[in-house]
Amino acid sequence: MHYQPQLPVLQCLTLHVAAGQKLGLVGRTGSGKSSLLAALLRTTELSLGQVLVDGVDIRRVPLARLRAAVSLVPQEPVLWSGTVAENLDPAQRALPKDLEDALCKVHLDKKLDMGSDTRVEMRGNNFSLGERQLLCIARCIARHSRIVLVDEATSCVDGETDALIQDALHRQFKGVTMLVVAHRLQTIMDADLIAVLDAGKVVETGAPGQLLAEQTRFAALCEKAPLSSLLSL
Ligand SMILES: Nc1ncnc2c1ncn2[C@@H]1O[C@H](COP(=O)(O)OP(=O)(O)OP(=O)(O)O)[C@@H](O)[C@H]1O
Repeated sequence: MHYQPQLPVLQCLTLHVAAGQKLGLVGRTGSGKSSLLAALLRTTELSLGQVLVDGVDIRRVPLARLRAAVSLVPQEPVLWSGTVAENLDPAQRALPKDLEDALCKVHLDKKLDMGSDTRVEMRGNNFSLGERQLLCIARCIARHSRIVLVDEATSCVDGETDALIQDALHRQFKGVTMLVVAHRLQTIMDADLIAVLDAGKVVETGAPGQLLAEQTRFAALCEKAPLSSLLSL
């Protein structure tokens, strides 16, 4: 993948994720983690290579179908002005009850007394970053997405909202294939597989326990991480 000619962002990269598995993606800033998610959603097209889902090249899948099956919780979600329902389900395919259920599953109904007719200001400015992420998680739930991509927020999310995000990700996507870009390592300690990226390449893969037991880049990253980010280890 290239954003500029002569500057490959992802290269010689092969990853297999089995259906229902959780893959944790780590790597230093600029290593290509978000770009990998962009390739899966086709928000940026690969210049070489392919992404296969169930053996089908995603370029052969109509974009609307791909994006119904693959949902993203971005680092910095931007919402559009309107109602919560319009943000959760722009195509108006879901039943109102499914939208209310999704809000309930991420606890936004209680936290903000939010319902599908709650107003959203331009860019979602009346919600915090964490609350906007929770809304995106509710969108994935309402869509019954088979593949969920999570780009963890790098900016600060308050503790209470962060706990709701982690709880929702942990409990609501059992059996769903998840790719999680982690900036805090504890969020992927339950992953089936970790991939460490460096300069657009996968330089290490393995189960978290296996990587931690050896002298790996992942183990070194964990050693450097602040204790507070590893308390659940
Ligand atoms: N839209 C874009 N246009 C041009 N270059 C880009 C664009 N998006 C990313 N890049 C470049 O591609 C490389 C990989 O960026 P990417 O955002 O995928 O890394 P990352 O590992 O997700 O980083 P971070 O941890 O900081 O989010 C970087 O060099 C970045 O500057």
